[in-house]
Amino acid sequence: MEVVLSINAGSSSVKISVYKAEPSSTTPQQLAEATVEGLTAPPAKLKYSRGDQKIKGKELENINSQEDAFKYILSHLQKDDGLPELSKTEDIHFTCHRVVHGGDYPRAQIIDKETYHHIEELSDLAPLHNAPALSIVRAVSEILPHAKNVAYFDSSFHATIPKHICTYPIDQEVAEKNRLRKYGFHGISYQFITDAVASHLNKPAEKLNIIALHLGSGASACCIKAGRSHDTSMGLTPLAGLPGATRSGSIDPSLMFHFTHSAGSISHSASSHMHITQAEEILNKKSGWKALTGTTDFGEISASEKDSHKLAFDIFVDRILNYVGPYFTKLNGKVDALVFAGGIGEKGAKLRQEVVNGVECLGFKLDAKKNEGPADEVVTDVSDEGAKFKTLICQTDEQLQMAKGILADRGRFVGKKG
Ligand SMILES: Nc1ncnc2c1ncn2[C@@H]1O[C@H](COP(=O)(O)OP(=O)(O)O)[C@@H](O)[C@H]1O
Ligand SMILES: CC(=O)OP(=O)(O)O
Ligand SMILES: [Mg+2]
Repeated sequence: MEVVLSINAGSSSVKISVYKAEPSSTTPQQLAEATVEGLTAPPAKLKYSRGDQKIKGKELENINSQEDAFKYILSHLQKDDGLPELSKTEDIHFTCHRVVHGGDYPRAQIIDKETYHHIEELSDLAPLHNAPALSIVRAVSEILPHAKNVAYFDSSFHATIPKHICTYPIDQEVAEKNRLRKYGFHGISYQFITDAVASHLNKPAEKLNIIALHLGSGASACCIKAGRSHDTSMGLTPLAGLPGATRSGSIDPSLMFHFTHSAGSISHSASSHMHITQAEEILNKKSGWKALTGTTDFGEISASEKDSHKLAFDIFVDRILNYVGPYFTKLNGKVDALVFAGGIGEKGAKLRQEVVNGVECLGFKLDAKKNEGPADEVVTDVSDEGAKFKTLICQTDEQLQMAKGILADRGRFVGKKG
């Protein structure tokens, strides 16, 4: 039996799922799932489930980073008597790491010295993500020296975006030299969504056209044509496109020079491995829902009557609509479904309702009751019976996507160092 630890370091949370699998099986069986969330809205909270055992919203002290969260979860898992599979550290065979920026890597890589340094070099291009993911890789090498570390990249799914869509209209010599192009992120989630929706609709993934919205602490939209990424809202970095918990999303690039005179100077939070400017610090960490409302909890924002909260809500709906219509036309109106996923997409009934109201003229319509009801299937259809196009909710699972990947691809990783 093999044990896989699948680690998803997001900007506000760390989610870890534990799986077991028979040696040649490609089907991971989940043993437990733990999440530390609210890293941007302390105190952080633990969510845990193993079989019938459930912990929800346990407040944690002194957990301030993704590395703290990882160490806390690992020790929680190892102390759980109901999880004998993890009692010895050498029992963990594989650790999968979600790495947001993978540059030109088109697929998963074993994390050896070279890959590690390459991911580190890309840290400036995903300031909320790559460095925290690497802090977990280092912790794994120390605590679980027997485990094989494999990186799954959010950017890989978008390697299929056509050149005229991923090219920025700037000096091409500079663009080429510095590899300035649209990369796109949340790709592990979009791959999961593509497979899950194809299976729900009984359609081969290669024939699936969907508009997918991954709305979490970071939010993005993806135009998926014939099962592949055709366009997405994030860009060179995860800052472009939709606003998020602490991110502005796309703004006029000139705005920053009017916001502060020191936009180009190095930020206090820069380190020897990460050179971020004040502009990047402000737009990545001090904007979005936090700047508008003081909270990063979109559930609270959606429920509030405060003007600031209503404004934040309306801004999100507006910016999402900026993508749905254009992606609908990029798919020539041949759309199998509009799909909501991510923490806000899955739990935010009010947001889904407002977004779908905004595209009713295209033929989308929600069944209000289904939209309010529990969406506990992997894919739940919430469309009105009379709607021309389907609206679905997908409980995306990046950890499961990585675990499936590692079992299917074992041959490539076994025997290699990392
Ligand atoms: N009931 C709710 N309605 C709307 N949003 C919610 C609700 N509950 C949680 N959320 C939001 O989900 C987001 C977290 O999504 P998730 O995809 O788990 O985040 P991450 O990007 O860290 O992976 C948070 O912004 C949180 O506020
Ligand atoms: C890419 C990204 O923004 O990820 P997350 O939403 O997990 O922060
Ligand atoms: Mg996430």
